[in-house]
Amino acid sequence: MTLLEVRNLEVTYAGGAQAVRGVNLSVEAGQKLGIAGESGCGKSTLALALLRLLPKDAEVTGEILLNGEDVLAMKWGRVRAVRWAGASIVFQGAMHSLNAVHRIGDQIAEPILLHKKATQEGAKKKVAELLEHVGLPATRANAYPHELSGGQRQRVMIAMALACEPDLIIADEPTTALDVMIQAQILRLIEQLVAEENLGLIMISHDLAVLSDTCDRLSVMYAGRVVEEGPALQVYEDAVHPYAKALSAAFPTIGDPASRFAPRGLPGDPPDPSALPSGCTFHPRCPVALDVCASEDQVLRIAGPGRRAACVHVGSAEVAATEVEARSTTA
Ligand SMILES: Nc1ncnc2c1ncn2[C@@H]1O[C@H](COP(=O)(O)OP(=O)(O)OP(=O)(O)O)[C@@H](O)[C@H]1O
Repeated sequence: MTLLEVRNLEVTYAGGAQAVRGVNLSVEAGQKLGIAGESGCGKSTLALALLRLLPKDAEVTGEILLNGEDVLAMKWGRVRAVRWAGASIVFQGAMHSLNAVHRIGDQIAEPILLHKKATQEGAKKKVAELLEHVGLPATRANAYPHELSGGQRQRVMIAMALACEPDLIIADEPTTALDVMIQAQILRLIEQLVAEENLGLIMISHDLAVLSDTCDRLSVMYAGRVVEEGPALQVYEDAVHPYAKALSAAFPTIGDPASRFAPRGLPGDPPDPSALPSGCTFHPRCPVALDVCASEDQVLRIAGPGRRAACVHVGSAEVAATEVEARSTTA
């Protein structure tokens, strides 16, 4: 069943920043979709748009069908009802998302009391169940956020996201602030919960390696657009779009310790979303750009079974990995 279908989503902030441009994506029950890209490419804006959490002055157009219902066309009462119960978000940096002066049990209970109309006693029982479900003793309900470790706080955020039994979880950089061991534990926990409850998952990260390890499919964003999408491991290990290639080359290869010591960066910076370059927005940084790329934008085209990429080279000459590497190392 399709839980979420996003069609031609566009977000423009008040100052003219085109943060999300024509994004299409879908998530089925039990499916894990990773969204990757450098800082500023519009990942968080996309996540916030899905539940109408953007500032009021952001202009949002397109369709966001959650269980077939368009979130953008909903009245505010309905939007509030689908937040938590239809889809919920786990934000990065739990310390900033949790209220420092309230016990974590009370914070997890809040959406349960509000959305499930539970009694105090019922909510308390549910909080205990949720804490144990995410690997914390039920007694931690009495703790304040500062009394927990970073990993424990992120477990609390996951418990809170599950509190109203949503169909879809959106995890925005859920492990960025954690050390590698705890990061792996939290990722396994998310995977386990998604499988147990047959949830849909959207996981957002700049880290393609983490996404390819956790997700089934990957969409790579650049300057507000999806520039490549396909099965996660294929996109990570054998990207087609030169930006996706460079992004995956910037991370160590799973199972290849040697590559940890030789990650390659991508030269240049992502463009200012209020003054995007003409043509393909990646062309000023692209090692294999043609003259036409400065004037003609590219749409996603079939790049293999279940794969699409928005590059002039797709469907014609293959982009040579060596060219991308050559440009990265000489920068
Ligand atoms: N409230 C806002 N008003 C104006 N521009 C904004 C606002 N929020 C974000 N932007 C701009 O929109 C673009 C996309 O930002 P966004 O936070 O979605 O990117 P991101 O890929 O999630 O980056 P990061 O990983 O750093 O959070 C950026 O250029 C950012 O400066």
